[in-house]
Amino acid sequence: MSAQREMKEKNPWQTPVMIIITVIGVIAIVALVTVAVLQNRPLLQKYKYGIVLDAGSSHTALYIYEWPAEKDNNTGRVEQTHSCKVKGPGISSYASAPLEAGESLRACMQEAEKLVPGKRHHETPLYLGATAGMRLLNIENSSASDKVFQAVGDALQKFPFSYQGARILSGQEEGAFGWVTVNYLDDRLKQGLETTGALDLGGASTQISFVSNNYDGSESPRNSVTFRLYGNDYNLYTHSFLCYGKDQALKMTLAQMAKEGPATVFDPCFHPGYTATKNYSILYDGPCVSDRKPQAALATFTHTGKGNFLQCQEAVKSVFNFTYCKYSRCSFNGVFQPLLQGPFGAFSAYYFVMNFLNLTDTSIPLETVKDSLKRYCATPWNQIMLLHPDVKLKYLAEYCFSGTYILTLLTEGYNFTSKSYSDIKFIKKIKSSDAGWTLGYMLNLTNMIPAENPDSPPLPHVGYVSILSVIAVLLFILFILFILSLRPLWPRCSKQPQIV
Ligand SMILES: O=c1[nH]cnc2c1ncn2[C@@H]1O[C@H](COP(=O)(O)OP(=O)(O)O)[C@@H](O)[C@H]1O
Ligand SMILES: [Ca+2]
Repeated sequence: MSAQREMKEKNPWQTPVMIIITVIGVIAIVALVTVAVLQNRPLLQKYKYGIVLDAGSSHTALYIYEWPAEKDNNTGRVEQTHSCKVKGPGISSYASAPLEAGESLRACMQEAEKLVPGKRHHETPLYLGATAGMRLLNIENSSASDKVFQAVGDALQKFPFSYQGARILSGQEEGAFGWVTVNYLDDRLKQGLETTGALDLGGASTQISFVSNNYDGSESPRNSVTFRLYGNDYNLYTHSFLCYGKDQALKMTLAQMAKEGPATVFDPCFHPGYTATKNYSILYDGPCVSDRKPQAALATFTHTGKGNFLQCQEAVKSVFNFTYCKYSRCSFNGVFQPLLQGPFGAFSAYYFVMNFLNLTDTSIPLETVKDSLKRYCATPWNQIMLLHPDVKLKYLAEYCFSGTYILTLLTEGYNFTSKSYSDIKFIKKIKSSDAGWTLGYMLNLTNMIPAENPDSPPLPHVGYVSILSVIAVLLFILFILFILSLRPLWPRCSKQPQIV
């Protein structure tokens, strides 16, 4: 007993002290890890929303975008969660009844009201951007276009969102924002990767946008858009061809074929056996075709299909002007275009048409694609209708023209070759978002792409927590080992068997 007491006096590491220290050590380590984990845990995933209405020439679509509330400026985080197709035609078709343009948007807006959580309504920005249909109406009748915007604005302001205005996008904006969308969704901007060009085919206009090493913006500066995004500078070439969307191009091609004002127009771009009576007045309405009006035309003409791809291609070519170019190189109509530099994403009507024709695979040689289209165009109209009973007749009748127009625009217009054709990818969506100008437009207006790369923590959250836990456990083991190394100094256990 006296030896034990002696040890106790010499050794401060007595059992109760030991237990207290161990407990404090463990609590400290657990507290350290807990605090670190809680402090750095991402906040509960709360989302913010943005709504963009794409008022195209043929129809309007509403898109809802969503992103985590605390990460407004991180890349690849904004996603499309919903889209709604407005019933009826594009807003430019309501020139004579503007109030109906506003009314037409109601159903999709009510859907958006249900889908965006109520407490976010007031902070959710709502934009409407109109493209070539309204550009044309504005040229033709600017007071009618103002009235349509007035009606549309009045209708949108009745909803609880933060209305940011309705306006016509310039062709440059439409092209550039389509390019931003594609490259944002592909995560190319933040990583500073080579970018993808954007090809957008609408009903009334078409856009081409790409970055080319040969283009610094000095030649034809009106085709240049510069961006500084995530610390990288981009010098984008972009051009929008008004009237070269597929619906206006069809009108121009047909107007060209009918320029003598015949009673029957034999059209190689429509299937053999197709026939319809059409009004000359409709054929020549609108700024894209009004100057082609024949002197003395009949009221109507019979539109008769011939189904001949090669002749159709010649007819389509006649609406492009290749004769003049004041720059080092041009696409068509005297418009500057630098050397193509791929890859390219082709969306909107490019995708709808090529997907219908089963021609989205661009690894198929261009000649084979043309052969396939040649056979398709030559197929009689009644067979086509039997093969596709569910497709809208207006679309169905026009796919031969649309396919021919796309191939002609790409090869003769933009100078894609048999080789560079394979640089094109026909796309509808990237991840969950539709390819188009709307997302890029919203990202720009909400300043969601910073000019400089935001500083990000060196480790992702999971990595950080794991490393911290490992270090804490190691410290704990070290602590235990230290305690154990002092064992020889420990007092003997008082419960040793008693020697009687
Ligand atoms: O399912 C489809 N099949 C074929 N074409 C389609 C389909 N859906 C939309 N389109 C076409 O896509 C084009 C969309 O153009 P949009 O209305 O955006 O005009 P814009 O961009 O020139 O203002 C129109 O020509 C429309 O007919
Ligand atoms: Ca469009």
